[in-house]
Formats: sequence, structure tokens, C-alpha cells
Amino acid sequence: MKITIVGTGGVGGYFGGKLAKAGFDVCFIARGKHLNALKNNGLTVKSILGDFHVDDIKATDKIREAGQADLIILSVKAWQIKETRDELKHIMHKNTVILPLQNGVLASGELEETIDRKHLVGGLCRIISKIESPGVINHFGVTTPTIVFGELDNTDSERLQTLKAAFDKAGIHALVTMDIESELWKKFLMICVSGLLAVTRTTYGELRELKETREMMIDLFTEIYTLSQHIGIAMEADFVEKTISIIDSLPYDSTSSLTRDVWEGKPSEIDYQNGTVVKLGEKYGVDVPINRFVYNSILPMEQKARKNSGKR
Ligand SMILES: NC(=O)C1=CN([C@@H]2O[C@H](COP(=O)(O)OP(=O)(O)OC[C@H]3O[C@@H](n4cnc5c(N)ncnc54)[C@H](OP(=O)(O)O)[C@@H]3O)[C@@H](O)[C@H]2O)C=CC1
Ligand SMILES: CC(C)(CO)C(=O)C(=O)O
Repeated sequence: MKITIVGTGGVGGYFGGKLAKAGFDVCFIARGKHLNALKNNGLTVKSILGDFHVDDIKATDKIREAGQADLIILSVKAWQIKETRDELKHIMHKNTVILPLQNGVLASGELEETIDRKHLVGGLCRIISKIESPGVINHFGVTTPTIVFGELDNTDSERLQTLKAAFDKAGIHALVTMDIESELWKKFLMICVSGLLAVTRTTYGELRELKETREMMIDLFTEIYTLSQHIGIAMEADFVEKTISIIDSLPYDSTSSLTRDVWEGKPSEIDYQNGTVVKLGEKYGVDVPINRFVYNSILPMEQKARKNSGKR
């Protein structure tokens, strides 16, 4: 199987590295100093499960140079999908499968605007990882990194089983789901607390401990749950409570990647998290005041971050 990893960051570097280490023909799309380091020194993955290194990797910053792929793992940030999607057709054949792993619920919809839906499967991942330095990925949280994926029409298929077999061979914990939209929304609900952490400048521990901020967190989750029910997403009636128990079990001092991006003045995925809740809330007539407050509060920082980084 020929695999192209579009976006060799925390996610693409880790999962792509595992696939390359297992002997799959993998091409990594990266850029700048990170690309140079990958070309010169190979890919190093530091991991709480054991470090590994892949020599002589194929890497380029020009997607169309990667050649045709059977599987494209799309692991750029959510707001980079619109910038990269049109290049993908240059490396696709009639059976190419595209697996997006972004947080949020918009990835497949944005891909479908320019790519035939038959090429898409839905996906998400659970891991905490980042580029530590050029050529080096650090996987530092989530003890069983996982990819969850499924057909957008909730059917089983031969290609899902082929992907599962490839992930199994690479030692990647992979789960096939018959309702990827529900899985995406469940992760989305929880990840949207990241914006609240950013605004209140708290860690998970601090946010959940103080009565006032705990109430805001519960209201934020409840708004998303209500929205999901208006849209018709399958979600257990006690999903908000279940999510709160997960938040209560997270390390006291931990935060999430969006929170850190906002604090560090970097462009974030806020439009794909609380921003999406606000837009869908307007569309479906569901009031989402806490999500709106979080989104509106981060917006000025987001605009500055994008201006300073030159990233739109
Ligand atoms: N990291 C994590 O722990 C988790 C992340 N996720 C989700 O996964 C997605 C990816 O996140 P993450 O891996 O952290 O992101 P990163 O920013 O670490 O990785 C994305 C990489 O893609 C590169 N890239 C983007 N566009 C191009 C291009 N056109 N050509 C070459 N390289 C390109 C970026 O380069 P540049 O920086 O120059 O733009 C960057 O190195 C996000 O949606 C995130 O929310 C989900 C679960 C956990
Ligand atoms: C919540 C978490 C860590 C889980 O994978 C994540 O997706 C992120 O920080 O972006």
C-alpha cells in the first residue's frame, strides 16, 4: 500500500512514522526546516511507548511530487484543509482513499466541496503529540494512540478492513466505526472545552475545581449536546455527564493543544471548535451563549496571531 502523509506534524509524524517503520511505502509532506531535517536525518519519534527512528524517508513539500497514493492521511490543521485539498487530486487514482484526522466536525464536508465523496472516509485520532524540533516528533500523552474511522454512509466495506489490517500491521490501535459522525461529535463536544481553558487561563484541574468555571464548562457541553440533538447526531442522553467524568480524571495541570496555541499567540483551530458551534447554533436555531462568549473572546487574539504569523 502506498501512503502519503499530508502534514507531518504531531499526528502525521507519529502515525506515518509507525506505518513507515512497519515497511509501508510512505511519503511525508512537510516544509521548511522540518522537511530539511527529515530529508537529511530521517524521522525520529520520541514516544512514551518507546522511541523509534525511520531512516531514508521520502519527503517533499510539493504534494504533486509524491506520486499516486492508495491512502492519503490528511493530518494538517483543520484550517489548512482548504489550502491543501485541491493539490490532492494530483496524487489520486480511482481507488485512492482519503482519511482526514482533524479535530472538529467539518473536515469531510470541506473535502467534499472539491473531491468526490467516494474517496473519503471519516476519521479522528486520539493522541497527544507535537513537533519537538525539526525532524523530531514527541508523543507525550495518551497511552494507546488510536485512529477511529468509518464510511460516511455508516456501512462496512472492504476498504475499511484493508485499512484496519494496515494499521494493525503497523501496531496502530485502530477502530472501525459504523457511525463516524457520532464519534466525531463526541470528540468535538469534549475538545470545545479547550477554548474555555484558554479564556479563563486555567488548566483542566483549575477549571473543574472552581464552582463558577465548572458551571460554565457544564453549560458549554450542554449547549453542544442540545445542538447535536437538533442536527440528529446519535449521542447517549448522559454524554455530558460522561464527558465531565473524563475531564475530572485528566491530570490537574494539563491543557489542550488549542489552549496552548492561543496562549502562545499562534493561529488556532478556534473557528473549527467553538466557532463551529456558534455557526451551527445560528443555522439550527440553538442558542449557545457560552460557546459564543468563548469564541468572541478569542477572536481578537486569533486575528492578531494570524496577522503576525502571515497565516491568513
Ligand atoms: N497533536 C495532537 O496531539 C492532536 C491533534 N489532533 C488534530 O490533528 C490535526 C493535526 O494536528 P497536529 O498534528 O497537532 O498539527 P501540526 O501543526 O503539528 O502538524 C501539521 C503539519 O502540517 C504541515 N503542513 C500544513 N500544510 C502544509 C503544506 N501545504 N505543505 C507542507 N506541510 C504542511 C504544517 O506545517 P506548518 O507548521 O508550516 O503550517 C505542520 O507541520 C489537527 O486538526 C488537530 O486538532 C487530534 C488529536 C491530537
Ligand atoms: C484532547 C486531545 C488531547 C485528545 O486527543 C486532543 O485532541 C488535542 O489536544 O487536540
